[in-house]
Amino acid sequence: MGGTGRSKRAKRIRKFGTGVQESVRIVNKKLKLSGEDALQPDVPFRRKKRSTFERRPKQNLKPGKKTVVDRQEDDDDDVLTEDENHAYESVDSPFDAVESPNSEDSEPWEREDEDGTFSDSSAVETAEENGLANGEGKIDLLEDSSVDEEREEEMEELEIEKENRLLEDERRLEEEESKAEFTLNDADNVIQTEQLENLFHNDIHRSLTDRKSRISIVLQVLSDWKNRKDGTHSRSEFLSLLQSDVSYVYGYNTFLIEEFFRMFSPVECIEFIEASDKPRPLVIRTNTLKTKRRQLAQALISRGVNIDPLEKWSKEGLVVYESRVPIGATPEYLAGHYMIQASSSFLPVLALAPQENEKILDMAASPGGKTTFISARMHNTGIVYANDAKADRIKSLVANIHRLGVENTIVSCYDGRKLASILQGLDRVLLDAPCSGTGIISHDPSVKTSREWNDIQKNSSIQKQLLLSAIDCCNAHSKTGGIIVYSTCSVLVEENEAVIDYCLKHRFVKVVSCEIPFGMPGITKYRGRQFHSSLQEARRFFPHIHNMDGFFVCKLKKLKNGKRKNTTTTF
Ligand SMILES: C[S@@+](CC[C@H](N)C(=O)[O-])C[C@H]1O[C@@H](n2cnc3c(N)ncnc32)[C@H](O)[C@@H]1O
Repeated sequence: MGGTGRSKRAKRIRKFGTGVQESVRIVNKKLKLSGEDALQPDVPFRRKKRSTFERRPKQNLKPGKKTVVDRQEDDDDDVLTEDENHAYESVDSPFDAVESPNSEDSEPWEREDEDGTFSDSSAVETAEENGLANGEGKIDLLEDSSVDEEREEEMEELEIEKENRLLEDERRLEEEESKAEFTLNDADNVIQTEQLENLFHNDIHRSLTDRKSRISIVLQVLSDWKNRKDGTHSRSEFLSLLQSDVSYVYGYNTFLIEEFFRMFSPVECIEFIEASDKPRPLVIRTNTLKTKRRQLAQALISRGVNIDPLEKWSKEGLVVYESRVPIGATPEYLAGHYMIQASSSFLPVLALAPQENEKILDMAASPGGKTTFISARMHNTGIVYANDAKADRIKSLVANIHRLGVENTIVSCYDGRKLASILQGLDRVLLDAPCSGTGIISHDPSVKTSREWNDIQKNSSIQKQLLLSAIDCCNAHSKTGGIIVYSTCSVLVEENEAVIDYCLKHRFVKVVSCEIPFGMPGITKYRGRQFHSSLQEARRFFPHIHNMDGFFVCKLKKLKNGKRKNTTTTF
């Protein structure tokens, strides 16, 4: 390493140093920081989370060496062999046609799984956590001529990382700035009297920006009604103003906006609506019939996929942060080593808790995300009856069953409402019911305008009939089960708690804990209606709280076969 090495290094410093300084300058400008307050290139920034699998100690990155991944307590030992070349092929999946969320199917629940979107993970860690702050790991290249090429490369990587972090930070600032309009109690957001006076005027001339700022003002008024009301307009007038602006800005019809505002406080409602516009993280479920999560992770990393274990509650899930290959077309995908499956879609199966050698019905099964998960949990023993009423959707169900090596399944195509006369005495039944899809608006924005009260009533009626049938298929005397799980990707009470409450009155079942370690309790009071208090054992999941699709899961234990008497059946 002589003069050439030095000048090469100096060149790199000039290159990356300039980039970093430029980015810092932009951030300082955005933050209006100057003098001593201004950020320096060494200030540790928060950065986008990198994969656990990716965050390996540098010294262990030699081919053949083993690295113990620093977390995850699944049954795998999570030891990775480091031989991670980025060789990959770009293959178009023959299954895409049957699994694409944007297939010709029109119902949103038909697109719930295999969503194919990429994560915009908000998980972050500090640069300090990575030893990048306080000069740790830094090398003065100009002074230290003994720096070898390897360290130089590391330095280069650190500088690139810094630069990325700064750009990421800049992006975050921009995002925060645009969100600031909705921030309550912000010093810049103090309401002026004339703003309040003009609030209710000139509706048709208002631009999007005007409406956004009016949302912000009205939110402040409603959140501190006693002190901020104008003395002229009632709370409900402010509320309808807010609803009309939210419906305009976010593109919803009046019906759905009113429903959401009944369910949440105004501030939470906006949070829910904003989160519903954002894509959820891309998640895959390891097919444990064919591989282990550790092996799958290793194989995908070697193809340039940046992944992490999903959450503690899942032994099979992996979050995909980014990928150089189409995740629905890797050799592992084609070989059935995983299913692209929303994390919310794991939950009903966890609640169902299938046991080996049981007889289980999946009443509305296509395209088979949950069926194949049930079979995997049963280690291909017993029988899984996989039913779906739509013949064209059976194709994707069968294709997935084959691809994932599921061998304990009988596929049928009946209206679930009639199944009880064909199939009885089952240990467990899953009803992942057809619904309005109000929990999965990020997959299908058309839900915002296409749902009306009549549709929801119609859904609710079918859901009640399906659930009664599901209960009738189940055997109260099952030695191992007698369990029914009801789930939807809707957040509406009418499709969830109202359905369960109805069935509690017509069959001998009780609500039991889903045994899912997170989620919000089910709703027991709504619009003057009182549901059975046990409904708080049901679980609700929301995009703005759990960073997953809006979802509802309720687990029932069958106490006695037969129907309750003295109840009128009106769906
Ligand atoms: C939410 S999707 C099911 C998703 C599936 N459980 C999975 O995890 O892949 C609802 C399914 O219900 C089916 N369906 C609609 N009406 C039905 C009925 N009356 N009986 C049985 N299935 C029905 C639809 O064809 C659709 O595939």
